Amino acid sequence: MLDIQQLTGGYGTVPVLQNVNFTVPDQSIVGLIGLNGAGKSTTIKHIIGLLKPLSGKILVNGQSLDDDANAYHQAIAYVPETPVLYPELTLQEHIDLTIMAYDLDKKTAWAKANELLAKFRLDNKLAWFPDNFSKGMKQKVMIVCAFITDAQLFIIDEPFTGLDPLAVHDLLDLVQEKKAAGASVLMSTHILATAQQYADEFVLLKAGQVRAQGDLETLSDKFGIANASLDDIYMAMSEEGAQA
Ligand SMILES: Nc1ncnc2c1ncn2[C@@H]1O[C@H](COP(=O)(O)OP(=O)(O)OP(=O)(O)O)[C@@H](O)[C@H]1O
Repeated sequence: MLDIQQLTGGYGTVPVLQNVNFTVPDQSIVGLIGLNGAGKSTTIKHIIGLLKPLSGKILVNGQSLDDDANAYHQAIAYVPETPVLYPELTLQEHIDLTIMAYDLDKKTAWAKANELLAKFRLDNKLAWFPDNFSKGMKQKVMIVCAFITDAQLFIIDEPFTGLDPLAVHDLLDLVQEKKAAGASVLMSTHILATAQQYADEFVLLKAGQVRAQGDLETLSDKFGIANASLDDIYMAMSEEGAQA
């Protein structure tokens, strides 16, 4: 479970996020939704420990980064929007590095990796350098590395752009498998129809603050729109911004 309490933070002393509170319960998929510049990436950078909060707390299974940095990092698997790969490492070495970083059992992890590599049609590329792959292939490498871990929290930043439709489908299957196994999943996306279909709840971020959190029914009530789609709610939230 991810629990964000009164998080104020950003870059240097400029607080982009103000008193952000939300949770991603076990066994659930939460969509992180908001306009460009609302603070989605900044929130994710705080969760993975790239930025330090000015105030507030971020707990993953009750532990903060300061309690035990290694355990905190091992509890999180992150698939960034822009793949981050090591130019000097082969695909095989990226997987070996993940196994080391997450202290995984080598045999079990490689069995999972081989299954995922075949799914994403990368199984004949183990000796290649992913730094030279296409953007979608690079994203698939990040997905394979994330999904061989036993992380309890999966953070996936804009998964639906850059991947081919087959890969999006396969990724969503993997996300649902992890959810069924008890993991928490936070997905940041602008693709509202897919988010509506797959996420259990949504966190609506607006100008660095949480405007609302809940399932579609709760959000429909909060925005006073009967049977609203996520798209309807998003539009209503944007219009509030225009009036403010
Ligand atoms: N490296 C940075 N230094 C200073 N300010 C930044 C930095 N990155 C982002 N910001 C600012 O923080 C605010 C939130 O940006 P953020 O990238 O978190 O938005 P986002 O919701 O992820 O947007 P998008 O949908 O465009 O990806 C913006 O005002 C942005 O200008």
